[in-house]
Amino acid sequence: MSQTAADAPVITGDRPGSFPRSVLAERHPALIGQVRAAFPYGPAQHRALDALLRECAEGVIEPPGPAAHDLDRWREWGLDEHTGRSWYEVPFLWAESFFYRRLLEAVGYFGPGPWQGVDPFRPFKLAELRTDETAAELAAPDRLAPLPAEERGRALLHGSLWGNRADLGFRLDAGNGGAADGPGHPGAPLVADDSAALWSLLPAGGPGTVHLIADNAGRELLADLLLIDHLLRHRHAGHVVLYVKPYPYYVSDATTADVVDALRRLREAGGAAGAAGERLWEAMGHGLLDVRTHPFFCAPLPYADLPGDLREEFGRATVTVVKGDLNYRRLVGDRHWSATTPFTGRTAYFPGPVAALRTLKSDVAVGLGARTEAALTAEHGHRWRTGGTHALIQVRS
Ligand SMILES: O=P(O)(O)OC[C@H]1O[C@](O)(CO)[C@@H](O)[C@@H]1O
Repeated sequence: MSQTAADAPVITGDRPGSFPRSVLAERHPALIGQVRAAFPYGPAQHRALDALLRECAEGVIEPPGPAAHDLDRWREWGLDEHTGRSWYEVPFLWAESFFYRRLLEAVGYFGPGPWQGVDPFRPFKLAELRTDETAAELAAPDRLAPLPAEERGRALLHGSLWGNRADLGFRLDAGNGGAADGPGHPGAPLVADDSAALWSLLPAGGPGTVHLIADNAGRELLADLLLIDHLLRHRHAGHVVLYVKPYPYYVSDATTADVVDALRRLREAGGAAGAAGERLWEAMGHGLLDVRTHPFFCAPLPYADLPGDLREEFGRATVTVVKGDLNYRRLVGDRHWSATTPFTGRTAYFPGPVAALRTLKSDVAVGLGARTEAALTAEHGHRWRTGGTHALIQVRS
């Protein structure tokens, strides 16, 4: 069924028991506790974290201080409209984005002061680079090495897709054990699979430019980098631009510092992953792989509101690959769409070809066949949408 925004309600946390409500009421307070435990913060930070905790639990949205460096920007992004309202009644996307902005402010990230620029999520991201799962992922390219390039490409695309399951914010939710143990697993059938259309946009030997809007640091980013190396090495792209967040966001979202950590981890892995790390390091030196960022990547807005400079950049790409659940919500709009609403219609505004690679971790889904949706709901109830157990690749050429 096709649907317009007018008949698809914006997602909010107002309904007790709903997924967004659990994120706002449970996941955010848990995250404050984890960040507090990970650093020897001083009394000022503890007080600010206490205040944010109270505000999340029982209060209303407070604005940042009048001297905040980004007050004007947040005003443009809807601050005045949402201040004084309950966290639960404003758009979920807005509430989450603003929460991360406030958490960073509380720990002194925006400075000035000694905690300026200290990423409160860094210990979790670094720990993930040292897990057994990560080591296993870094050994995978050795096993793929004997395969024909095309098959390796397909495997690396799936690695990047399912890497999206390794998201630290998602794992904070105690109820999400299913993400690791549920019915979906890497290699499981996708709920939508336009990967053939994606590869047809990127013929080997083509001069294309791939833009990849990254999602999480750690394992997901390692898998993204291995895919990028494959695209460059086999000339599916002559140039890749990797877009990251300008500041820490949604716990594990990748920043430039995380790209550097991931490249270092790849290089020290040795074997085929290590060789990919060396090539990527050089590709950056030669401008074949660019890392870029933009304030819009931390904006509480849909991609339909892309600013002019990004619109122009994406318009020049052969394809823009949009990673992860949050980017998907922003790409199609964070609304209660009917799952059969066409993906092509929802992304028609995007300035060039666009591909979404995402495991399903929120209420939003479009572009599914009616039979697929019915079968998923019959088997899993609502959980297929939010459990991180299912994945999709959708393309609008
Ligand atoms: O890392 P991803 O794939 O963007 O997922 C982040 C996800 O976290 C949540 O915001 C909940 O915290 C999901 O709704 C969401 O979209």
